[in-house]
Amino acid sequence: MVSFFRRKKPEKPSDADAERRIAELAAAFPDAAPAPPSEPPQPPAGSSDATDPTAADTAAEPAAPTSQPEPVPAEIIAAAMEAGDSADTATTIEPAVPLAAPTQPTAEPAEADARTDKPAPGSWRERLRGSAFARSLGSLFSRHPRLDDDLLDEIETALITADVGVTATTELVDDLRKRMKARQFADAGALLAALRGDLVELLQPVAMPLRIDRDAKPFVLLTVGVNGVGKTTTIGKLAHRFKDEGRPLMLAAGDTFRAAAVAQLQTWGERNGVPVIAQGQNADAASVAFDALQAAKARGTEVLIADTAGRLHTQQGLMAELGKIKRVLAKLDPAAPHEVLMVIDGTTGQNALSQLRQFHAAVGVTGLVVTKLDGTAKGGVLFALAREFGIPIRYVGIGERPEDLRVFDAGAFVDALLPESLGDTGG
Ligand SMILES: Nc1nc2c(ncn2[C@@H]2O[C@H](COP(=O)(O)OP(=O)(O)OP(=O)(O)O)[C@@H](O)[C@H]2O)c(=O)[nH]1
Repeated sequence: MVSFFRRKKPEKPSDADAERRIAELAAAFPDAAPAPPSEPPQPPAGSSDATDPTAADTAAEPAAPTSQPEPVPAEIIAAAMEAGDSADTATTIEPAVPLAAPTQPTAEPAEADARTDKPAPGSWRERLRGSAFARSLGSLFSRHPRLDDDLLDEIETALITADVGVTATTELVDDLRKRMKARQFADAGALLAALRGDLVELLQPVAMPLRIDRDAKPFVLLTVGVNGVGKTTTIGKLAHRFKDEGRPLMLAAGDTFRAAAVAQLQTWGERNGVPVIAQGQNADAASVAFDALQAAKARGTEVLIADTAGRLHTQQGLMAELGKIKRVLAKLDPAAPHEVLMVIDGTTGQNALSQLRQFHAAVGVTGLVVTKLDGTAKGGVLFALAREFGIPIRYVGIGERPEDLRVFDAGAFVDALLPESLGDTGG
């Protein structure tokens, strides 16, 4: 990682460079199993007995190059924070390479490979085909089922098994049953097409891409979520995307509990030539956010993305800390944070609903990112989330590479889950 920090950005990246960058990225972010729900609760960031099981990951690693910090007067922070909070001096991690000129947006991979009829690597269908949703409905319709009540029962079972949830499933199947009795379907294929329509209709209202308000200066994005859901990785991917779009941005390393998270964010910052504001481990997350917003304002940054430590939605003290971060940001800009982006692990199943309920109550979630849909996710939880909350799904994570964070597209998502017999190309 040392050589990586010191390396100069090449003038014209070659394919080999691109491959090397992907390899480095993979090395920088090895698979880390998400914290199991049964894990003992974390002590609040800043408590003296905080222990970090992942701290050893970074113990041997050198600190990223730093520049002289721009100290924030203690009285300003003290005034902004609740009584009794102190602030450490901020450290601005400047990029080791000059800010790169904006590059062209990463091309989305081709959606189908015409030569093999297989979904193209990186396409929605290729990434989601392992889901319980895609597998169960795929095998159901490949048997050319008869159009009868048994088929509806099988669809019902498939949807519930895929985490769509009982209420949403019942509504979907009742609609199909009504239309089947009204003889609207000529065959099982027509029923499948109707199911596709219903599923897209359920997701369409929440397929609202994130819009960056350029007048916000900066547009502040606060990321929240349970441990290990992919917050820091998602921030890195967003940084990559915003950088490609030519937006000046800054990152705030607000996950002050897990030492590896700060290093992880700094590495993403290095890769993308984005400054990262960080303080020491166990620093007050609200203080980091405050420093970062102040620095971003001073520099005329367009977007500030703040990380926070993962926390279980049942940990009242830690949930309250999120409210404090929000209030502290609002002292500098009453409209900040402009987006509270909750990252949800798509493999979590129906537990995602109670996570969102608690985080929304604590901090007012305005957008969602559902990650790891490429893994063991069943794929259906998005329908349950959409039906119950109607909160915009901004992005989905369908892999670990920067370009695997996709703007959520209801049609592409549903088509990737359903059998190809509808005639789509897997887009
Ligand atoms: N397969 C897959 N893995 C992902 C995706 N997004 C994140 N991950 C992986 O999930 C793991 C945890 O990601 P982190 O970004 O460290 O999670 P976090 O929420 O910041 O973790 P805490 O700081 O502990 O709360 C890492 O191994 C990531 O590479 C995705 O869309 N697909």
